[in-house]
Amino acid sequence: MTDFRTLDDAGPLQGKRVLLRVDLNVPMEGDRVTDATRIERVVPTIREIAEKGGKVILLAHFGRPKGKPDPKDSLKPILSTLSDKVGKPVAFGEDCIGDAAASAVGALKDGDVLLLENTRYHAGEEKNDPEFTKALAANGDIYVNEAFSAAHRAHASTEGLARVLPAYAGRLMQAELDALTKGLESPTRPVIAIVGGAKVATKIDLLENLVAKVDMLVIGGGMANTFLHAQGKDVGKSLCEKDLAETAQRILAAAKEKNCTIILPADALVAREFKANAENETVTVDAVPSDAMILDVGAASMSTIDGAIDEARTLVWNGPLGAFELTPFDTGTVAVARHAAARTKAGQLVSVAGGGDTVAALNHAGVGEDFSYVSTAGGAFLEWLEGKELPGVEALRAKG
Ligand SMILES: Nc1ncnc2c1ncn2[C@@H]1O[C@H](COP(=O)(O)OP(=O)(O)O)[C@@H](O)[C@H]1O
Ligand SMILES: O=C(OP(=O)(O)O)[C@H](O)COP(=O)(O)O
Repeated sequence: MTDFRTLDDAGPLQGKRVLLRVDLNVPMEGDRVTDATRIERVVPTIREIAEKGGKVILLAHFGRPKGKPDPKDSLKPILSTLSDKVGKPVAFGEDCIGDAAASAVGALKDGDVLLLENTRYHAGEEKNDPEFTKALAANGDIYVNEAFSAAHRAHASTEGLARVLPAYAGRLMQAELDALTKGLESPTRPVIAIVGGAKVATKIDLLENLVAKVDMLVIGGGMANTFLHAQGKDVGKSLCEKDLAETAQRILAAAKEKNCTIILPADALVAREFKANAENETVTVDAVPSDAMILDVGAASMSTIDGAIDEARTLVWNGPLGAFELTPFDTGTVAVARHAAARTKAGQLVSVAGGGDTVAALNHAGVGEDFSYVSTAGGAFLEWLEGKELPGVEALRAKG
C-alpha cells in the first residue's frame, strides 16, 4: 500500500526541520493522560527522525476549540507523558505559527524534539486556509504525516502541508494502512460493525455507506440515542442529536434495502447524574424517565450483541457502548469487548477496533492485546472502511 513516498524516500535528515503531524488527541482526566496508546504508536517515528539528526517539530490538534485558544484544549499537559515515552525532554512552543513557533524552532539542535501548541487554536487549520498552511510551512523543510487517525480531515496540518512541502508518510501511517488493508480488504462474512461513542454528528453520515458493507450494525453509545429518538422514543436527558432524526431514519431505510440487520439497544442503564457511581437503574428503551440519561446498554442488549458477534466472522468496532470512563457505565463495553476478545482468541473472529476512546475502553477491559488489530483511528478508520479516499492520505499520494 506504499503508493506514496515514505520516510525512506526523504533523504538525509541531518539538520532538517521535520514537521511531523501526529495525533495526540488522547483521553485525559484533568491533566492526566489516561490512555497513551496514540503517543506510544508515534514514538518510534519521533525517535527515528531524531536519531537521524532531524529536528522533530510535532504538530497536533487536541479537542475541538473551534479556531480560538482555549486552555482546556492545550497540548501542554500531554508534554510530560510525551517526554517520558520519547525518553528525553520535549520542548514546547506556545503557538504553532508566528514568532513563538519560530523562536522555539530556532532554538532546536539536531535531534531535538519540540511540540507546538494546538493547531486548532487557529481558524485557518480546519478551513485549510493557504495562508495558515504557509505560516505552518515556514517552520519546516519537509512534512511527514503520521496522523492516520486525523487523515479524514482536510485540514491545513493534515492535508494542506502535503501540497506545499516535500511530503512523506510516517511509519504509523504506513502500518495502519497496511494492517487495515490486510485485515479488511476481503473480510470473511458475516461482518458485524459496532458504532457507538459520542461524536454523533461527525460519524452518523458514514453509517449510510457502512450498511452496504456490513451484514449487521450494532448502534450503541450516544449514537444509539439519536436513533431511538428517530423511532419516536423519549430518551430523556440523554446525549441525543434531535436534528439528525431524519438522517437516522434514512440510515434505517438504507439498512433495510441492503439487508443489513440493525441492532439497537432494547434496554439501558440510566442515571440522573453524569458521574461515577451515580444512582442508576436498568429500564427498557420505551421507559426512559424524562429526567434521566442513558449511559450504557442494559443486560438484555449485551446478550443480543454477544449473540450477533457469535454469528459473525469479522468485527469492526468504533465507539464505546456507554460512558465507559464512569463505573458502572463501563459494564456493557467491557462485557462485549471481553466476549469479542474470547471469540478472537478462539480463532472464531477477526476483530478490528479503533478510535482514541475505543482503544482506551479495550485497555480498560484488559483486552487491548487480544483483538486481531487495534487502530489508533476511529472516524478515519470507518471512512476508510466505507471506501472513501482520506484527504490526508490522498494528498500524500499526489506527491508520490
Ligand atoms: N450513552 C452515552 N452518553 C454519553 N456519552 C457516551 C455514551 N456512550 C458513550 N459515550 C462517550 O463516548 C466517548 C467516546 O466517543 P468517540 O470519541 O466517538 O469514540 P472514539 O474516540 O473511540 O472514536 C466516550 O468518552 C464515552 O464516555
Ligand atoms: O480522536 C480522533 O478521532 P476519533 O474520535 O474518531 O478516534 C481524531 O483525533 C480526530 O478528531 P476530530 O474528530 O475532532 O477531528
